[in-house]
Amino acid sequence: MKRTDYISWDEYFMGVALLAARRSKDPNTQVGACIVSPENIILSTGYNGLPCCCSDDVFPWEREGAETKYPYVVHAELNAILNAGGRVLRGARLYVALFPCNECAKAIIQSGIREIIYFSDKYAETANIRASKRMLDAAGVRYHPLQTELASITLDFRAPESAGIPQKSDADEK
Ligand SMILES: Nc1nc(=O)n([C@H]2C[C@H](O)[C@@H](COP(=O)(O)O)O2)cc1CO
Ligand SMILES: [Zn+2]
Repeated sequence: MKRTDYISWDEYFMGVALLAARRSKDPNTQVGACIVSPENIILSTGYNGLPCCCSDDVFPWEREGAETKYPYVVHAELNAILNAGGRVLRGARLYVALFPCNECAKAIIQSGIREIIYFSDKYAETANIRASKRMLDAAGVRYHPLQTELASITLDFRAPESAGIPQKSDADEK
């Protein structure tokens, strides 16, 4: 009999997006994104970070003050689109930890992504996100929050035998 507690496609791809977010150096908000083809093949991933050759240790990470991170950070969604390296994104789905901003919405629409599955919409009341939704609605790009019964997924980096997890071996079957 097959296992029944396997994760759904949506949980899998959002899991990949959330794992990508763990790469972010942003001290306040870590965002990850995962772009998936209609055949459920991962086309690209990305997270919010500085462009290539701009050092994480030199550029600012502040939210306020004379110098902030905002002019420099590449958003997770844009990084995922740019990381796709020419793959066809028409008809693809985007899994993202935070609802896309207006600038990313433009890139999402123009690249042909047709559906957004998001996790948080914590900036929903800002003009930026309202403009984003207005453009996505006009372009017919669907968006909805992730639907899941799962509260969390744990990744264990210890080998099963050393973590004390009971394993079925061939010998058990005989
Ligand atoms: N959809 C998004 N994707 C992103 O990658 N970001 C990034 C830009 C910043 O690095 C961080 C937001 O910082 P803060 O204002 O919450 O401290 O997340 C932000 C948004 C929000 O629209
Ligand atoms: Zn953005």
